[in-house]
Parts: sequence; C-alpha cells; structure tokens
Amino acid sequence: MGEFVHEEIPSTELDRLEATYRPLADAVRDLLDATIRTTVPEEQVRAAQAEIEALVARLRAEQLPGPAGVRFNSEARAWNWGNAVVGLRNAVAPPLRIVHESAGHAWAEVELGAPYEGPPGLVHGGVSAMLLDHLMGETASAAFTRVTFTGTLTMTYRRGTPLGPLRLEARIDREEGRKVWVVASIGDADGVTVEAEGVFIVPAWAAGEAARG
Ligand SMILES: CCCCCCCCCC(=O)SCCNC(=O)CCNC(=O)[C@H](O)C(C)(C)COP(=O)(O)OP(=O)(O)OC[C@H]1O[C@@H](n2cnc3c(N)ncnc32)[C@H](O)[C@@H]1OP(=O)(O)O
Repeated sequence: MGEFVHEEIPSTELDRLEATYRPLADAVRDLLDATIRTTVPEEQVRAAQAEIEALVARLRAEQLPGPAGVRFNSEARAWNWGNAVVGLRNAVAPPLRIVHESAGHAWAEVELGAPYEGPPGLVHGGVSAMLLDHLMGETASAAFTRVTFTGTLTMTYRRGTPLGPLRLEARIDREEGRKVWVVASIGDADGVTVEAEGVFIVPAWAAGEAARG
C-alpha cells in the first residue's frame, strides 16, 4: 500500500492549485460525456482523437511517477486529488462533495450522467457501491479523526437508481472496539433506491496494535 504523505504545502497555495485543476478536470468530465454521446461524422471523431492525443502528450510532459496518493499538511488539510469518488483532479470521480453534518453523520448530493450508466437510464450497481463505500468510510472515520478501511460491505438494491440528481446519506450505527458499523442509502425524489450496511475497521497498524498473525 502507498502511504499517507506529509507534504508541507500551505493551505492558501492548495486553494490556488485546486482553482487551477478543478476546471481542467471538469472539462475532462465533459469530454467523457461527449465521447459517449457524440454523433458527429467519423472524420470529426478521428480529428478530435488526434487533438486529444496531443493534449495528453502536453500534460504528460511533467507528471507524478505514480498515483496522486493521500497527502496532508500541518494545518490539518488533507487532499486526495486522484480519489475515485471525491478526487478533485479525477474526471472519473463525479466528484462527490461530502458534508460532514457531525462526527458520524454525512451526506452528499450529486448528479450522475451518462458515464455512470449500467442498465439503460440507471446507475450501475457497482458505481452505487463505490460512492456509498467512500461516503461510509469517511463517516466511519468520524470526519477524519481516525483511519478506517472497509471490511465488509452489504448492498441491497431496492429499485433501479435513475441517472440524474441523487442524495446519499450515511450514519454510524454502532461501534465495538476497532469495528464501526455504518448504514447508508441512496435516494432520488421518490425515496430510497439503495441501502447499504458496512463494517469499517480501524486497522491494527493505525490503532497502534500489532496485527494478529
Ligand atoms: C481518513 C481517511 C478517510 C478516507 C475514507 C476512504 C473510504 C474508502 C473506503 C475504502 O474503500 S477502503 C479500501 C477497501 N478496503 C480494504 O482494502 C481493506 C483491506 N483489508 C484490510 O486492510 C484489513 O483486513 C482490515 C483493516 C479490514 C482488518 O485488518 P486488521 O489486521 O486490523 O483486523 P484484525 O484481524 O485485527 O481484526 C479486527 C476485528 O475486525 C474484524 N474483521 C477483520 N476483517 C474483517 C472484515 N473484512 N470484515 C468484517 N470484520 C472484519 C475481526 O474479526 C476483528 O473483530 P473482533 O475484534 O471482534 O475479533
């Protein structure tokens, strides 16, 4: 596993960098959607592909050796720009903007479009699980006061989740030692579509205990 890296970038500088990268990722998100939905003639597709390949080469002129990782500074600011769910620089991430209502209760509102489709017009079940997994993990981590990893995640798909505006909600149900049970849901305007229950675990290494053999 990679590490949580301490990197001393001042928060004001992070704000500036985020203002630089957010519109870039938003433009690439739009590109994902356009790639799925375009009906322009074939020669236009080939011309667009060549321009995209040139842009990729320009961006790759200087880049990190691997994934973005999770970083934090001494001002208690953490950033995970590549994260699959909340990553500001990850065009695959919606990205989810999570509100920590209190330690142990979080929610997010998101609009999912064509890149998240599974059954026609509906959110892919794996995408629902991915979004809830992350929201539940952050919730179990009690607004970043501890590290938890998903141990077991159980999904119940009550009805199809339509693409479009959705609300996700998660709460800590109970705790026992290093185990944290979290319940969560996704809903549309007509009510709940997906429910989830998960056991999130503060790993032995993060709790300062020796892992059991
Ligand atoms: C602050 C940052 C916030 C960011 C939030 C991000 C959210 C993202 C959520 C994720 O997607 S995390 C990635 C997916 N999950 C993983 O990759 C986890 C991989 N597995 C592990 O790292 C370890 O197996 C794990 C941390 C889950 C447990 O390792 P430990 O060595 O700490 O467990 P240990 O064997 O000591 O067991 C501790 C307790 O947990 C129980 N347990 C262990 N593994 C379990 C499991 N998989 N499911 C349910 N319970 C489990 C175990 O029975 C025991 O219960 P008891 O205390 O009652 O005896």
